[in-house]
Amino acid sequence: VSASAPQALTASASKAALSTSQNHQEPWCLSQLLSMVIDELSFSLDNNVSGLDILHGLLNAQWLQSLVKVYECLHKFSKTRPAPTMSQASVLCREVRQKLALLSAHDSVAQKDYNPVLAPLPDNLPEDEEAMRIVCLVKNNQPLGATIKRQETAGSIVIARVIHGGLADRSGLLFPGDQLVEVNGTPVDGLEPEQVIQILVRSQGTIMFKLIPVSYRQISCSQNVIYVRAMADYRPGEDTSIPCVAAGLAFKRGDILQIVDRNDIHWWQAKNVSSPSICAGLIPSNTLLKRKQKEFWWSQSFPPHNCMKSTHCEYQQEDMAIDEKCVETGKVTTFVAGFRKSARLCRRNSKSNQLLCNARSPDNCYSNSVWPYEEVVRYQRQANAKHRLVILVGPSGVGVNELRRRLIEINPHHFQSPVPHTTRPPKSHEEDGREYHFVSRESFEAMALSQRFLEYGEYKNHLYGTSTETVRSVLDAGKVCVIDLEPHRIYLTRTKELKPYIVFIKPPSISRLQQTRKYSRIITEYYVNRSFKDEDLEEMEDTAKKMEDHFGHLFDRVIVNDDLHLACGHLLSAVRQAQEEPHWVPEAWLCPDMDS
Ligand SMILES: Nc1ncnc2c1ncn2[C@@H]1O[C@H](COP(=O)(O)OP(=O)(O)OP(=O)(O)O)[C@@H](O)[C@H]1O
Repeated sequence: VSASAPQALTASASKAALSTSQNHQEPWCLSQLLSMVIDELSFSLDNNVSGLDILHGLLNAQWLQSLVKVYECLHKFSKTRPAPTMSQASVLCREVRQKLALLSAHDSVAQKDYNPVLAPLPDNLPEDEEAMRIVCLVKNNQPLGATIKRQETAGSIVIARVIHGGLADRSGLLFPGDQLVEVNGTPVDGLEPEQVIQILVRSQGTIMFKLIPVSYRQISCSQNVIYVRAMADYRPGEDTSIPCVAAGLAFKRGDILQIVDRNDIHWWQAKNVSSPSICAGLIPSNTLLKRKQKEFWWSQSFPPHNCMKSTHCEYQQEDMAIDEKCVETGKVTTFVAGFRKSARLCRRNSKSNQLLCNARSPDNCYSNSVWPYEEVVRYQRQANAKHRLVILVGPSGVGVNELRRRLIEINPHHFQSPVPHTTRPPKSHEEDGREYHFVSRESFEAMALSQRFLEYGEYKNHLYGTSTETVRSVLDAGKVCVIDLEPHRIYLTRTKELKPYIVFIKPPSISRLQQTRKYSRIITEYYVNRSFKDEDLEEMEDTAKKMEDHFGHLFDRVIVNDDLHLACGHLLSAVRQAQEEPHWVPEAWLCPDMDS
């Protein structure tokens, strides 16, 4: 910079300083000074003073200007500290909120119209009016929420039930057992219940009942509320025995129902937890539904069932490559057991059996031995408790094993499959207790007889099975035990000890299967490792549907195996939720004295 530039700058700066000291006014703003200097520089630039363009560019930079502005603001506020309006501004907000609530309560009361006006009480009240109760209800387009019946002995018409949360219940004026004397001035003596219903149906607005109150009133106790899992479907519209179809509650297998009233041995009152409503609905009681199931069961002709059979199969196929898999985890090599193809194949052949596991099977939810409602409670595993057994279920080829394998690979120290038992001799590279527990046929059969296998079968004259003990040992080691199982075997695992969490692996649509399984391989009964054909995909879809139809109520989670990575992510999060979040489980699992 040439000598003349500093002179020019000094002149402007001193001009500013002079102005400040003379006037004793506000000091010049830094930004004013800056713009003045820039003006001076521009002037010098016009005179081609060398090097000044750099300084000009620097001082003109946006960031410098912004910094100067920030500095000035801070400077200004450090001098004149604004005084707070009040020390607790949030108190003001609370006060305003309270006032607003009061005003809105005022408006609600002010706008409420209490119409329709209730009918006046009749003048000609009978002499024994003490024993009578006059009740006026306004229908308001909603059902009355009560049913009536003829009392068998006295022949009088009484209130049979009052639906929880319904109009009659909310009025607190009608009770089961109250005897109807008049409805809207019409005596009911001699009328059939249906005729009384017709009077009620025709009534608009206010309905007046004259009743003789029941002498002993059943007090419904909220502690009696229980939750159940429906093990059967129910459609009130198709049930001719229901006292009032409109009051019925439809449900599907697997739904969780809150039972609010079990006073009647035949008809309970319930709400569906997944679609809560104010008003309860009528459902058949456990015994009544069971009876209906039996009647239905005997009225159907079923093919003989195979469920009682073990999953034995005679497999006349050439030996197949053993699908062994080692997982490298740092320096440790972990053998992932339970993926032997032979063990799976002996089961695979029985797949036709599994789905024919029809309504007469004792394992099946339709069976005689299973109640249509299972009492359930919310259960969340304590951090120090054993993990819940994770069971993967799905049609053959859908990717159950692929997903299970991937899950274990994510963290083999945390997830593990049990080591299967077999009667086949060990191969040279195999170790007892690593790939398999090698046992004699006698020992195996003894174990099977004493129900120690969750599942077993035969392949090429050798038996293969997964024992409860091996599952237990994985859980005892503090790991998450992951197994895959044929769906009809789930019932064996539903114990207090194992508390299984069941994940159904569902195939995507056929078109997505065609796309995603283009390069995947399937092992069939006749061919080793060939590509999927359209028939395989159709069969997979068909089997999946049957599995869902028959066992869907037992599935805690359904994962569609479309994109493999996504499905694996979903599985990982499902397994985590199973261990860490609350779920509905059978009440018996938490019952201290009923260990299974
Ligand atoms: N989402 C997916 N996308 C593409 N290929 C998949 C997917 N899931 C699984 N596969 C592949 O499909 C084939 C069959 O999978 P897998 O062996 O896991 O079936 P499975 O359900 O265990 O049936 P099975 O017990 O009869 O063997 C494998 O080649 C697997 O890699």
